[in-house]
Amino acid sequence: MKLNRVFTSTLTFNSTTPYHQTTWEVIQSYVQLTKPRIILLLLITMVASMGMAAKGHVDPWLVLITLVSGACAAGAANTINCLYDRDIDFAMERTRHRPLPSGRIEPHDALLFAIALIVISFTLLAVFANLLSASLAMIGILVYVLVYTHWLKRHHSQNIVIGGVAGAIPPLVGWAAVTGDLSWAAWCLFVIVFLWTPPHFWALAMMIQDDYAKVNVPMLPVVAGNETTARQIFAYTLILIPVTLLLGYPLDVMNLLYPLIALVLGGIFVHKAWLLMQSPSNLELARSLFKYSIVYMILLSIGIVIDCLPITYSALNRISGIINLLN
Ligand code: HEM
Ligand SMILES: CC(C)=CCC/C(C)=C/CC/C(C)=C/COP(=O)(O)OP(=O)(O)O
Repeated sequence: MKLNRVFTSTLTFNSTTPYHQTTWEVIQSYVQLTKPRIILLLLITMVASMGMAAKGHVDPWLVLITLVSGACAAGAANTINCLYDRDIDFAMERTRHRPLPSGRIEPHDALLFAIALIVISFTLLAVFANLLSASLAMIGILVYVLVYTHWLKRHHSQNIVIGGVAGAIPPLVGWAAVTGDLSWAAWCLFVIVFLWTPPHFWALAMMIQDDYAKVNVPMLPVVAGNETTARQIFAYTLILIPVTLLLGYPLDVMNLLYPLIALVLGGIFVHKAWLLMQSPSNLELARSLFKYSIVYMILLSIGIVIDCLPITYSALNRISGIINLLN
């Protein structure tokens, strides 16, 4: 497969249908092209990382700049992914109404849009944060577009394991924007998102494997079946729990609240993965695990932010003072 398929293609879908849209509909189509709900979760992990890096004393202006830049970088990556995959997106039920396969946006307009987003993202981060965070955002785009979308997605059943590196980069961007470097804690958050990605995605892939089989995308459930996939999902959720706890000990960047939250959330994740492993053909369990994976990442990130806030620190100190007095 050639990279120039982004510009020219012999696709059999309906991208040239004349289509009259109001300005509002055009704006909506461009927003849809960036896969906004996924960006939202990527940004939540980024904010958690910024809160942790700044120990709760984060500059709101820097947060705003980093959020806008992160949204632009992820939006550009998703737009190029939509451009590259518009042939299979047209063939799959879930994705055929996206702006490119349905002809609401022309491919060259999407490409210009992505380039503009990349320029905005790099410039904002380089000028208002630092070069490290700007470069990491660009690496995120490259990994997602070249490694995942071009190289692995259509060729390897472990596509999302390596491709998951891209989704795990936003916490590094957030940390680097605050501190100008990367510490063990930043890498720990990176590994958390990396390990979370296979359960998140394979649960969904189990539900829509017929679609993937139809377009010859070798997602694990298509290639190895539900039983193997459910076993691998379980293994990832199991490894995830101790890795989340590393932020408390030995990295010592979290207070007491976070380990409790991480344990409870992780316990539910493992339980759901266990149930799926017992009945791998039960797609309701897969759906429930996919939905929970999103809730898990949102709540874990919120837990990190709350744990980092100075008010939480002083409240915990007071509580331990009272406990000491009672003893
Ligand atoms: C290589 C890694 C990943 C793959 C292959 C993947 C794949 C997918 C797919 C195919 C969907 C369904 C989208 C739809 O319904 O159109 C989805 C949904 C979602 N993903 Fe991921 N994902 C990955 C990593 C991530 C990461 C790192 C995040 C954020 C931290 C994330 C957040 C979400 C969210 C929030 C949704 C729900 C979106 C919605 O309801 O439309 N994903 N993911
Ligand atoms: C720092 C930075 C900018 C990082 C980029 C991170 C990024 C955009 C991750 C996206 C991960 C994701 C949703 C993959 C789905 O692709 P897919 O092609 O399998 O999904 P689809 O079938 O819904 O199109």
